[in-house]
Amino acid sequence: MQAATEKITVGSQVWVADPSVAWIDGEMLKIDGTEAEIRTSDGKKVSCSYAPISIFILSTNFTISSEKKAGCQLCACKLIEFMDAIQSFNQFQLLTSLTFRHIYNVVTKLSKVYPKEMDYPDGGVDDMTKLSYLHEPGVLHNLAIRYERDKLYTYTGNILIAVNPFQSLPHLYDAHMMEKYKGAEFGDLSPHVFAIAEIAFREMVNGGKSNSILVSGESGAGKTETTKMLMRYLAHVGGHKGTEGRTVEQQVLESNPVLEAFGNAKTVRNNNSSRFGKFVEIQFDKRGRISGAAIRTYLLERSRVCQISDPERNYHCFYLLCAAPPEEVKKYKLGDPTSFHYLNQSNCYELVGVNDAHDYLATRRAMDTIGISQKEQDAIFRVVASILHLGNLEFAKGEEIDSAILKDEKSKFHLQVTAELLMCDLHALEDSLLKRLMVTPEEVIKRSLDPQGATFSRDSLAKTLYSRLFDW
Ligand SMILES: Nc1ncnc2c1ncn2[C@@H]1O[C@H](COP(=O)(O)OP(=O)(O)OP(=O)(O)O)[C@@H](O)[C@H]1O
Repeated sequence: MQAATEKITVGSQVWVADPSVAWIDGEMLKIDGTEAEIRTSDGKKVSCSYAPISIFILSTNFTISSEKKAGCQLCACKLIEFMDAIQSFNQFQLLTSLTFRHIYNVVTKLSKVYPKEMDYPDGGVDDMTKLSYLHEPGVLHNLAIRYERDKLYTYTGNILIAVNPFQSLPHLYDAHMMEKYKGAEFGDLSPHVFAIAEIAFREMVNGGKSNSILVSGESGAGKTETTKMLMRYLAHVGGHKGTEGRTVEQQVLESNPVLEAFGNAKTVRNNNSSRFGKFVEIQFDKRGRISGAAIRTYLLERSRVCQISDPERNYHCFYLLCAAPPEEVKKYKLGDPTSFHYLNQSNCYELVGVNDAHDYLATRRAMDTIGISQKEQDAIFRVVASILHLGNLEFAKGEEIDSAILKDEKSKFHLQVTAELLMCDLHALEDSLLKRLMVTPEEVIKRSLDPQGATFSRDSLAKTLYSRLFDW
């Protein structure tokens, strides 16, 4: 900050925080101690202060191994370097402890005035390290002016920042573009997700070592789309003509629609939000050709299976199955999504630009490609349908105190269909929903559940069925 404030004098061009547009540029009119007055480019006068910054690395009395301690101290040093680099503080306080946790909080209070870059190229810079001031308004301004010119990608060193275009830009990702980046040196061409895939691929082939690409961002930022582009590029450069019907790269790419059908849902922020984490591993042989792949998934959002709120949706596969060809809908005794409790808690059933009937067939084809047999596919959709029927079970008070029974004929019908689809004994299923087993060292006690308890047990079964299916 000291350095930065020294550069700001009366007449300097600066960025100042603005409640509506985040940061607005302006001219420094007056500096009086820690107070300043600025005329912004929209003609307003604002007063602000150079607030001191404090960074506290909060410590706990947690004894940690020397290895972790070294890690923490390294992070702390990196943080100081970073803060130093952005030159945006005039007071810096760092509290470290020999016994602090490797997870710590950093509390900052940022100054509200930053110097504005003056000799700035019209279209912005393609690498943020070329900026004289690497502060928040400078970074956002650079990304904004590039975005206005349809330049979605910007480097910060060898990190790629992608801004979601929210529109289809096929020319950016077509085969011609892939060929352009194939073999190109990093930095020779405009920033692009293919350049990152290319450098990872080349270093793996040349260095003979595994390489990882980390894709991160908030919900709706474009992680899933970016990962698909990376996979497509790697399949393109590592692909080869196979002798068998489906190639490994086809299988790698076709795993995406299957995973999305079962692990993605519409949320408030994203119509196709992944409700799980994933680790994709693509294996190559010594000649750089794809030889195999593995996808590991983590932490599926289980609660969504039985609880959704407007305007969100449940997992796509439920709606796809309800939109399947009539003979399949009949086979699974399904119907309109509005008739299922797990779907009708929200008023959102259809997505703009999405055809569930078409996507159902596409998912089936993708399942064929990745090698899921017809028998297995049938079993998968039987489980999906059984969850919808299970959700329609309702319970009423039983004759015995604190006991429950199925509420009506409709519930009996859904229980029977659930048992048929899961190929299990009807009475055993009913018993497992209406009673709880308690195992003590001496005996096993069977206790009745009241209607609320039975509903809870119905939802637990639905969540477990779905998450086991997803894990499979
Ligand atoms: N490169 C891109 N080109 C065109 N559209 C894109 C691109 N990246 C993202 N989108 C659009 O933004 C939407 C959200 O992107 P995506 O699903 O990849 O986000 P996400 O970061 O994976 O979100 P979540 O964490 O919720 O799963 C996509 O459905 C797509 O419409």
